[in-house]
Amino acid sequence: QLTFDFYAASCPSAEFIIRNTVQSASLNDPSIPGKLLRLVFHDCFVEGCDASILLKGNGTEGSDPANLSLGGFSVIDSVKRVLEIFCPGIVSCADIIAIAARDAVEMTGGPQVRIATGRRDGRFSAASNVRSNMADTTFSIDAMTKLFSSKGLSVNDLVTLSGAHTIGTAHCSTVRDRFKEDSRGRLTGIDPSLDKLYGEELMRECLAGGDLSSALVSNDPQTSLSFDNQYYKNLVVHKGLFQSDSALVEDERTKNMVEDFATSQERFFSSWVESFRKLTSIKVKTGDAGEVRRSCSSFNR
Ligand code: HEM
Ligand SMILES: [Ca+2]
Ligand SMILES: [Ca+2]
Repeated sequence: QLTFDFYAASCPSAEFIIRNTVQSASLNDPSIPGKLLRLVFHDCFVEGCDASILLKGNGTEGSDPANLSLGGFSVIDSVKRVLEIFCPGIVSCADIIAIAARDAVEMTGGPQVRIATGRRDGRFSAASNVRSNMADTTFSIDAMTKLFSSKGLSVNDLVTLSGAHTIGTAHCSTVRDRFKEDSRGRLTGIDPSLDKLYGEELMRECLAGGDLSSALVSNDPQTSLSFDNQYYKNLVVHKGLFQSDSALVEDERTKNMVEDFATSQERFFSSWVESFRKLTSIKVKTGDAGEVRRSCSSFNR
């Protein structure tokens, strides 16, 4: 069982230290909040929120292709380094990931979320676990709903948490399936659920950025650094970046919610608070389960 103020006695400055480190890292590099927010999703969906994503080594989750573009690890490591000086062995890497993501949202203009703590770190991480537990941009609403419900998350949570794509970037390779390439390397749009002008803009940016695997595009071009409801406004006008984003406005089960969030940032934010708490509580290890790692990239020996 997670509790509020779990570190009140054992490490009262824990959340303050995390916030400060996230803040200075983000000021230095505006891509950090997006990276930290994506990290908690990839951690919590595989083995629960237990920092399994941080374990380094052959065949760990981090080595799966779906995880190669993750970032923000250096921020988690610097938080941990400071915490090990002030309160050695007390604050788990799993809690650091969750709190850092929470702070990243608030720092970019999103809602404040008070989250419970006391997550313990796992001692297991396998790449073979990733594919079956993560969503892919080609997923249908059915497939995403099924995956989310296997984590205790509802269709509402799916629509709400997808709003994370209001910040951050994506590699062009992840939107490649929305275009077809002719023999001379030119791209044309083939996805009817994508706005034509937006599609052309995407192709231009991707081609200008060099090869498709390294070029980056913004998830939410108008307000890519701001956690707002612009993502849903984009979906309504068929400017969702991934096919899995576009699908949310094509399907009757999710369309109404998308339209609602597009008209009310307030309702998106209050839904976010609930859904984010659920995301960060998936299969948490507490009490005597797992451990508190001394270094986030390897379990204790
Ligand atoms: C529902 C299914 C989802 C799919 C298929 C999906 C897929 C993706 C993909 C392909 C990228 C681009 C990665 C890259 O090329 O660098 C991305 C980025 C991102 N995703 Fe998702 N995602 C989903 C849900 C979520 C959720 C639930 C969250 C968090 C709550 C999230 C947060 C992010 C963030 C913040 C980024 C930007 C990362 C950065 O700036 O480095 N995504 N997502
Ligand atoms: Ca995990
Ligand atoms: Ca935005």
